Amino acid sequence: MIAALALSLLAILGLEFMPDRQLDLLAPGAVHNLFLASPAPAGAGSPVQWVDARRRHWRCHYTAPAPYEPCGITLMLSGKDPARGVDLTRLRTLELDLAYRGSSPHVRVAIRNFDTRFSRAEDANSPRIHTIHLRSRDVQQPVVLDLAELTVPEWWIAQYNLPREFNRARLDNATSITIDLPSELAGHEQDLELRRLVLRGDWFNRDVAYLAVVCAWMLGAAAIAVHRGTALRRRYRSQQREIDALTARTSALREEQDRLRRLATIDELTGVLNRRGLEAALEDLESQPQGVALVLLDIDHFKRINDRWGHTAGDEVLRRVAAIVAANLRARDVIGRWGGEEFLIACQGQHVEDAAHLAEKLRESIESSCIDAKGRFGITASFGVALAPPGTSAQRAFKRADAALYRAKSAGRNRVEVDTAHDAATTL
Ligand SMILES: Nc1nc2c(ncn2[C@@H]2O[C@H](COP(=O)(O)OP(=O)(O)OP(=O)(O)O)[C@@H](O)[C@H]2O)c(=O)[nH]1
Repeated sequence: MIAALALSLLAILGLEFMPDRQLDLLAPGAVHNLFLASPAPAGAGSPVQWVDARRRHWRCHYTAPAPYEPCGITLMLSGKDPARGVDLTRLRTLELDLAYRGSSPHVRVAIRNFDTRFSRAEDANSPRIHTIHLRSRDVQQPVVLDLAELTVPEWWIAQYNLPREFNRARLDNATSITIDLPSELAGHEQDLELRRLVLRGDWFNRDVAYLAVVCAWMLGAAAIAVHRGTALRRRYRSQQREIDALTARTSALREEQDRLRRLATIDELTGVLNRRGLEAALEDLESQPQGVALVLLDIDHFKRINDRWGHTAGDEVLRRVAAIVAANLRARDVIGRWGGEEFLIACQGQHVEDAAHLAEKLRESIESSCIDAKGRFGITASFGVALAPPGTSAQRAFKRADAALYRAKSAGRNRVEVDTAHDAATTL
């Protein structure tokens, strides 16, 4: 940025303080030809004579009035090709130092510009002429003309009768510069010496140069904006990728956490809730307004199965009992293994009679099921049923269900005992 500022400053300073382009038309080789205008071929009898051609010093002396009294010097800017001149559009001034002694009140400066749209090589007057008349006394000392002061004279416009746009002053192909005297000269001697004729101006179009500086800045700014935009987009994409990766990782972790939580609350052997899962479920149910009926199931003489048929058979019995119970429950009922061969069923919003009925149904199913796949033995289970009405402790209801179960065991097993002394009502 600092370098760009410094460069711009340098460019502006260069534009402002760069030395002018200078075209010294009297320097050797600066023009292709330089000659005096004369009514007759130059010679001893001509009224126009060089005094010192090297110093561009000449004299005119017309003794009697004549229709054509030229007394001037022409510098040819075009070479062999008369249609090919010099572009003066970027030159601003013309410095003229002319020593003149004579009778003409004015000195004329004329520049011809060849325009291919209408100028003809065979017609020396057809290149558009641009003139200015200077008072003779004003050219006693060096004078600086602005080229914009030169205008296309009416006589030339009238003579060629061209469309308006062709009559505008324009020096893009100047072919000659003439310094002469526009007045009648007869009877007086005219003495002229052209000492200096210099064109000055810019090397290039300043407006374009300033525009180039502004464009360079705009391009630079656009390039920086595009670069920053690209970098920002890249950064955004990379951050987006990181966010996506983090989101994926978070959801994977959440899934893993859910899986572990499930595992922590599920009984590995039977696939139903374990004691921790049951406790959490009971806590949840306790807070519900409907109350909950509890059914405690204990397999009868389970130890014997283990002892007789082995632990694997015992495990299989536990799995089958869990499956039988699960198959008989509603979607919102909960089953879990409380421990050993004991299962707890929690039925939300159910009457104690319905719970007892469910227990009876389960009892029959277990008794009638062929629990051992090999058909070696059957099993029975005892049930204790209790109700935790809305707003009462499920824990206390559990104790009552356990007591009812104990009664069922004591009464000979394979039976359902219902707690009747629960906290509030016997039914929901
Ligand atoms: N196979 C197997 N046995 C288990 C498991 N958990 C506990 N047990 C066994 O279950 C038996 C429970 O025996 P007890 O508490 O005497 O009860 P029971 O034999 O069913 O007698 P009652 O309940 O009075 O009818 C014990 O032998 C435990 O080792 C288990 O996950 N798998």
